[in-house]
Amino acid sequence: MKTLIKNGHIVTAVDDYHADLLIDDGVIMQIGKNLSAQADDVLDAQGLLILPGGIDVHTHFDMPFGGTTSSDDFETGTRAAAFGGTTTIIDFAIQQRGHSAQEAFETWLGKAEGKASIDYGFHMILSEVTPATLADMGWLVDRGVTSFKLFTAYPGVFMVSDGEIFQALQRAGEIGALIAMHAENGSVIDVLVQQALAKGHTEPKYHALTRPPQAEAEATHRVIALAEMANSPVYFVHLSALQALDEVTMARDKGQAVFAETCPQYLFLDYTNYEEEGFNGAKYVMSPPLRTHEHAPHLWRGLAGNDLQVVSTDHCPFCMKEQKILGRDDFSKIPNGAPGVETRLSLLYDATVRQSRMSLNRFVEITSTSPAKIFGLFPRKGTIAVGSDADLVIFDPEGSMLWSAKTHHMRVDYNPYEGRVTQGAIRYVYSRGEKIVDNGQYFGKPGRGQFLVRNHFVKP
Ligand SMILES: NC(=O)NCCC(=O)O
Ligand SMILES: [Zn+2]
Ligand SMILES: [Zn+2]
Repeated sequence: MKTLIKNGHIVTAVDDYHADLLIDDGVIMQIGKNLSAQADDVLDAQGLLILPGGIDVHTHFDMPFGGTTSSDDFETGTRAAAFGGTTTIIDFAIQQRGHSAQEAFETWLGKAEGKASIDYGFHMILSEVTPATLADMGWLVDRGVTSFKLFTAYPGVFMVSDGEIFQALQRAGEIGALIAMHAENGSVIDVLVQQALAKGHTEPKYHALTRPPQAEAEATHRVIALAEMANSPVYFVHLSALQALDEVTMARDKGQAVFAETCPQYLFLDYTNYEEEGFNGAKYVMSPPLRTHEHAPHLWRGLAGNDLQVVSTDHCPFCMKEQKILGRDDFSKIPNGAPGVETRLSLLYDATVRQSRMSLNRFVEITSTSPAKIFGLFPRKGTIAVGSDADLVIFDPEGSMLWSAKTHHMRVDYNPYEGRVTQGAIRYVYSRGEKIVDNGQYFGKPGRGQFLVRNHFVKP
């Protein structure tokens, strides 16, 4: 199947030019002016922007968590991702205590197979670090799972000791893998939660008030020191607090291989959302929590200066009616997580063009190219080049999108950005050369998404 896209305005992390694109067998075959190949399908992209498909390296589809399961599975989640211009996701498989990481890998492959309609990879969450899990890490790297997530939070569930983190870091360094860290001091948070509940503080806002920025900064500092001692790279997920960013910046300034992502919710929402009337604050219960308004400008600065390299979503949706409600009388029982896989690209594109937060090249870099480089997918993914997969998102800069739970495609009964209008409309999305989104219609078949065997970590 050959597709010719004519007259497009192509933007990558480094280029910005007008050309035609010829796609054959899912791959970009030719880029040039006035291409005149025979094609099965021809699209005139005059006036439209052609960008590499978005890569979201932080999703939780079909994830058992907080006594329930995230409401998007690999079918609904990947469809929503595609509608939002994302053509690759990396989801988190979970090694449960007492079970092998190999078993977890098979379980997550089973969750995705036959359902995913865009390409996907896995990180592996390690709930414990034992001789067996250290051995499993090598087995997984051989199968393209080249990153592992560990937690300093959620005692009794995911939290591991400093010694365990240190061993995992050492092992990752040896085998070319990357450790991704959820950095919050779980022990301190647990004490603060118990103290708040003892005072009768049960409303959603206490989720944020019991998870102070210092708890994130302390854990970030500690893990950076562990990574330095292990002489291994480390990546911080969902960084939210300016104090944590300061730790990352200081380490990077010293030349340490420290990387970090933030998420749209920390850029576009803030603590005041927890004060919405009634139980509505539960919509924003996620960890780390939304911060007060002074944090976001620092995150934007971090993105501009490359101390933050990636914007992912931490998409982990729970419905208000059946799931968030579990914490109606106790904020600590509200399942942690929020939806975002569909809104990421549009929110950031809007911030790029309307608020001049960054150049279009940088927008592409933080949403596609850097994630591909850090997580072993570049240059197959993350750019528009001859030989790369034809994963493309085609934006109409003159269009706009109105966000609402009534019209979004995520399987969740609220949208954190309800009523927000973003500049730019996603007209077409191509995944390996197949047009899977065409002006609001979906053509991506469940099961067409491929598991991605990712390369070893190489410092970008
Ligand atoms: N972030 C969150 O609240 N839920 C998803 C799990 C995690 O990423 O820690
Ligand atoms: Zn996390
Ligand atoms: Zn997460």
